[in-house]
Amino acid sequence: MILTEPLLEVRDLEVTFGHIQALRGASLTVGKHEIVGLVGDNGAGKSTLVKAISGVRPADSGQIYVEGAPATLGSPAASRDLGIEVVYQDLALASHLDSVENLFLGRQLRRGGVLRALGFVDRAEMRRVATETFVTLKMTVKDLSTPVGDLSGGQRQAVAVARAAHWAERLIIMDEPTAALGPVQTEQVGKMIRRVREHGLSVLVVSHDLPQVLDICDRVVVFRHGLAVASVASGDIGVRDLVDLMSGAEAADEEEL
Ligand SMILES: Nc1ncnc2c1ncn2[C@@H]1O[C@H](COP(=O)(O)OP(=O)(O)OP(=O)(O)O)[C@@H](O)[C@H]1O
Repeated sequence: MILTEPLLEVRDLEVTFGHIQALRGASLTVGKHEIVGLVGDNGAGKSTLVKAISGVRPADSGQIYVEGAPATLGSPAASRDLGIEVVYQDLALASHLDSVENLFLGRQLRRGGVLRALGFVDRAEMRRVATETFVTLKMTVKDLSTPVGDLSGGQRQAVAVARAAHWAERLIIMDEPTAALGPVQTEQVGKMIRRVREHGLSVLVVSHDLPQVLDICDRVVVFRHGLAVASVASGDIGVRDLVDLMSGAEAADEEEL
């Protein structure tokens, strides 16, 4: 059961680490403009799935389709080229650089003409684009020139989400987006995720915060022992039932995933 046309389809992924089968034929679909929560107990295979989709640790077998076309996500660059960006739990920001520099980390805009040949970075244009991105996403970053290491956890999260939203053309994957945040900042991240979707992207949110997942996601996929065991519209399930599905206390819901 998906609510919109498929954007990302993952079919029968298997990943083995020595004797451990982290993914045992895992399947999952994210629709266009859909916010999907991915939940599961520790060791269920969520991070392994994210690494397979982001090209960090490609799956041993299985298929991935992006807008219906077979995708070979053999490296992070291949995944990014298909419009997929990941916001990692540690945010992967350079703390000594400011918000603008972090937005363009490793992907600076270069000046035109002779200056381009000399490798000059176009700071004015980067600042303009960064400001536009923050305004579009209604994110208030106090001072774009402050090193991000001096910003609050919520502000840093905003910078990381803005960077992903700026570069992603199709899908943002968020790994535990609110694990280190207080309740107010957690709510703000939820609003950011919805705004990202309003701007045409899909979002896959990996989280242990089940109330938040139910609050912000359209649909929740439950992983257990390396497999998706349920896919449920958020409005149709509560925290208690999700926990039961995660732990295997209830029979798995074998709907189309
Ligand atoms: N690099 C690795 N080497 C060996 N085993 C690994 C490796 N990465 C993951 N695993 C194992 O694969 C299984 C799935 O791990 P994974 O990190 O994907 O689970 P998870 O659902 O993300 O868990 P958590 O919620 O704790 O982050 C676990 O048994 C884990 O110990």
